[in-house]
Amino acid sequence: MEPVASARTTKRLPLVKIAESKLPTPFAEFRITVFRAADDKEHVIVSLGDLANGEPPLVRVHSECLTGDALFSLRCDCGFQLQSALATIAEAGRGAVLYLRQEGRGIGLGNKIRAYALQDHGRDTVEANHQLGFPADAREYGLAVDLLHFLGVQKIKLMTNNPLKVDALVTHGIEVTERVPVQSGLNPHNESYLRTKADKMGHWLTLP
Ligand SMILES: Nc1nc2c(ncn2[C@@H]2O[C@H](COP(=O)(O)OP(=O)(O)OP(=O)(O)O)[C@@H](O)[C@H]2O)c(=O)[nH]1
Ligand SMILES: [Zn+2]
Repeated sequence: MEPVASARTTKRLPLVKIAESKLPTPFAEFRITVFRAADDKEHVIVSLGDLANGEPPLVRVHSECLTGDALFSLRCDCGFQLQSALATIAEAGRGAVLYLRQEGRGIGLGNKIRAYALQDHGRDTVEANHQLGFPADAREYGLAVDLLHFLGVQKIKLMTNNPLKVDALVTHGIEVTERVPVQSGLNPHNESYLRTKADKMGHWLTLP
């Protein structure tokens, strides 16, 4: 296993590459690369094409959502965004999804479900996190920057609706040449969740 964090990331413990293989999907045959990071979790890059040729690739920095990504939940838009990001990258022939294990905006699965239970009783997603003693968003993106350095990528076209994500990457020295919207999966179960993200978290979303 090879440590891959560069000198520019010396403040964090090294990111260790564990393994890499082909990943055939309905969209394209991607490569999957797995890393172990300082948080002792396994983080993933799903990539396609030559990313280090100087042209900014499409990049989706995706936060783990077991319920949306794997269990078809309609409470959020995560699974739809993941699919649409993979499809868009496949169409472009080039790009990467950084799949970060920051479940529940960084508070973990159990706490996210606690927050869902509060939302079942009328709280919104921000109020529920606060009621549990967490910030609205507990994520940080230094690891995403380490993964981009691993890929040899400094400039990206970032697929997101989240202004905090753009700011965090830019602050860490990544050039975001374009912000590509990833608006998909609006349904009656996630409409008020998405409205709260637009109203309270500043997400760039166009809602009916
Ligand atoms: N704490 C908490 N986390 C949630 C909730 N709903 C979804 N999540 C988590 O939020 C993360 C996804 O964040 P989003 O705000 O949907 O999207 P984003 O990644 O910030 O922004 P985009 O790039 O535009 O998708 C995943 O880790 C989900 O598990 C919720 O109600 N409470
Ligand atoms: Zn989700």
